[in-house]
Amino acid sequence: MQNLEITRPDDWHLHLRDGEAMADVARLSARQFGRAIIMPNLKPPLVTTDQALAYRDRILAALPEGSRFRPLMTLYLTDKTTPDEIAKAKASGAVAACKLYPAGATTNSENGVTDLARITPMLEAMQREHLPLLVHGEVTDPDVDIFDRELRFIESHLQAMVADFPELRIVFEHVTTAEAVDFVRAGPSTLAATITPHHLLYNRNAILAGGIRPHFYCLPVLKRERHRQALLDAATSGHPRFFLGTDSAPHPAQAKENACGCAGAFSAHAAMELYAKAFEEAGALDRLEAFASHHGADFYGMPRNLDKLRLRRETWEVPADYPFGADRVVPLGAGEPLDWRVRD
Ligand SMILES: NC(=O)N[C@@H](CC(=O)O)C(=O)O
Ligand SMILES: [Zn+2]
Ligand SMILES: [Zn+2]
Repeated sequence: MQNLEITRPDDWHLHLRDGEAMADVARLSARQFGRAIIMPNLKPPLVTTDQALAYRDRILAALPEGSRFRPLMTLYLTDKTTPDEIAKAKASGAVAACKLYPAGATTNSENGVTDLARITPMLEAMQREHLPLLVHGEVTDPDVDIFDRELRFIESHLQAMVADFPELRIVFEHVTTAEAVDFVRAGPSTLAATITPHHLLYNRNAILAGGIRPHFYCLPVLKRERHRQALLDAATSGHPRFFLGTDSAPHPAQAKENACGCAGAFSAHAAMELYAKAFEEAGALDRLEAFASHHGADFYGMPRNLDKLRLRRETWEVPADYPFGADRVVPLGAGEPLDWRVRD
């Protein structure tokens, strides 16, 4: 196969950051995707509808002229979020979901929820307003091994949340383990998961074997090969509750190439090319469109895109870095060849 034409995909988990660096990464996502769910973990985080709407305006202003890319905004839940704010978010028409970060679980999550028991009124409000909940599903207990934090979150929190809020749509973001895949498969129609390109393409050896490679460090951290295989099976299975979410999370190169490097992998430079690689290696290129362009829109209850995205078979090398405001960002797979390329 030399050409691939699919319904234009959407990215259901994306970090665009803010300020002058935003335009550099937003244009790369806007080239490929019709819409994206934009994460609210800015500094300070987007905790009100007004903040989310103002950020939306900044994103639209940063996009290239004529771009039809539509940012779908999210609200960052804290201990203090009110049911009123959730109703306001829904009424705005621009906020598509609320995001739960357990406090301390990941980049810019310090203001997240400290005790899940506190957010019951918010989850009730979201259920009432038909606003989906997006979850960074890891416990933060320092006594829990970092490789076990996702599984522990399922057992300690997610299981109960799914049972207690049967009408609430929940997206288990960036799943990384076989147990998470099994949990979603066995769950109700209100439970879905996003899967990143890096968790489909790499296992934890990428971070640690033959030298420490900070650009592969993200949260939840890459796992063993058996987990990667389970994610690949889920993504290529055609199951409608698994869909594309890149979690493209750019950081300045020096913030990652550091004695205490931060978490996040940048993939917006070649998101669809990376997913195409993973699907082709699994012999499932014919399943890419459903995963990338159908399942997410269907789950969110939004129309599928009407236009197309074309990729052609062409070998090219991922550049060593991309501009990122006054800094540079090192992309996933820097210096490695890719066999597919998005056509403009
Ligand atoms: N995934 C990451 O490792 N980092 C994300 C936050 C997140 O999605 O957890 C970031 O904002 O940098
Ligand atoms: Zn996360
Ligand atoms: Zn993320």
